[in-house]
Amino acid sequence: MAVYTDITEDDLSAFLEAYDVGQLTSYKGIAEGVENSNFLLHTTKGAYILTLYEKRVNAGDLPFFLGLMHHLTDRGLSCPLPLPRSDGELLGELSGRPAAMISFLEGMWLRKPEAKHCREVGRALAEMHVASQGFDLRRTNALSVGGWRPLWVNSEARADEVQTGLKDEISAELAHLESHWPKSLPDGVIHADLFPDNVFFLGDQLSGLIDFYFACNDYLAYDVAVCLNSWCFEKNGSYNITKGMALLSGYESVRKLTADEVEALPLLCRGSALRFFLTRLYDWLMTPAGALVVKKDPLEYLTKIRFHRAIVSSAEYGLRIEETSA
Ligand SMILES: Nc1ncnc2c1ncn2[C@@H]1O[C@H](COP(=O)(O)OP(=O)(O)OP(=O)(O)O)[C@@H](O)[C@H]1O
Ligand SMILES: N[C@@H](CCO)C(=O)O
Repeated sequence: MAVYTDITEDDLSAFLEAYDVGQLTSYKGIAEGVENSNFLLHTTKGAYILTLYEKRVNAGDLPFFLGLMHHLTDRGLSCPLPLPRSDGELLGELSGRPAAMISFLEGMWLRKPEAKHCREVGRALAEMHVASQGFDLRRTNALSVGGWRPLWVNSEARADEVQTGLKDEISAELAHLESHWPKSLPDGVIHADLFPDNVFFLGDQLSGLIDFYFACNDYLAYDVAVCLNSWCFEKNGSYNITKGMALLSGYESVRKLTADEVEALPLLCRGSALRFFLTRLYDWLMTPAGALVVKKDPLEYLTKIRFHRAIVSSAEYGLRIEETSA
């Protein structure tokens, strides 16, 4: 359970006085997620999500995240909205953490997504990329290629505790990516963490995207790579090309990938797999024993890194290369 910071009922009731949400009737910590502390609240006016922002979220970035959610909603995308307080602010403070009240989004995330869902996600991702054009705040991706070495430096010495040989393999992978990372590709606002647990469905219908707390300005195709990694591999580590094809064609039904993006895709997939490997490894080694969080397995992403390293052409992901534009 991701509840790093606990709250008391008295503190919560006092915090809620600044919002037009009625009286608190119940609250509980949410048994999912690894980044922030989330609580489900019921009040006399409805259900809400209370988020306390934790270690990887810089308070200075919160206007970007919360503003983006408003920008996307205004353009017809379904995502939760931060509720304003009576003083107009979107952010308050609770138990010493920056905190926001977020509207409750109906739906469930899919434990076993199928190709048809991957297609929906691809389409929604491209719609987000198009809809975020014109959003005027900027945020650098702190977890792009420049952010990987600082993470690695903190874990490297203990990496072989997780698997023998990891230290050498990841050092070589990181060095390769640092020297080959694309210098210029179409960019814009990306979600950067659009895993299945951040996409809600009602039946087979995608009902919304959540968790914009890694959103940033970066290469649009990097976001596609994040989704290929998180939606198109099976539990046994094999790549499901049917899902890949569905995700990519869903994406391209809204926004065509350029020839440069197509060529860069295997490298972007490697980079995105390394990013999740590194944050998971860091958490695996550093999370204090008592924290209420289910740590995620870094080795799942080692398998993916190895898969991408062997890719010769983006067609192997299920991309119809002849249809891409220059
Ligand atoms: N607006 C919302 N409406 C309904 N449920 C929500 C909402 N926001 C979060 N949740 C619930 O809380 C869970 C955790 O939220 P979230 O994914 O934002 O946490 P996180 O710690 O940032 O997770 P992650 O590990 O994906 O980064 C979600 O899986 C969902 O069940
Ligand atoms: N979605 C990430 C957690 C948030 O960074 C993971 O599965 O590792």
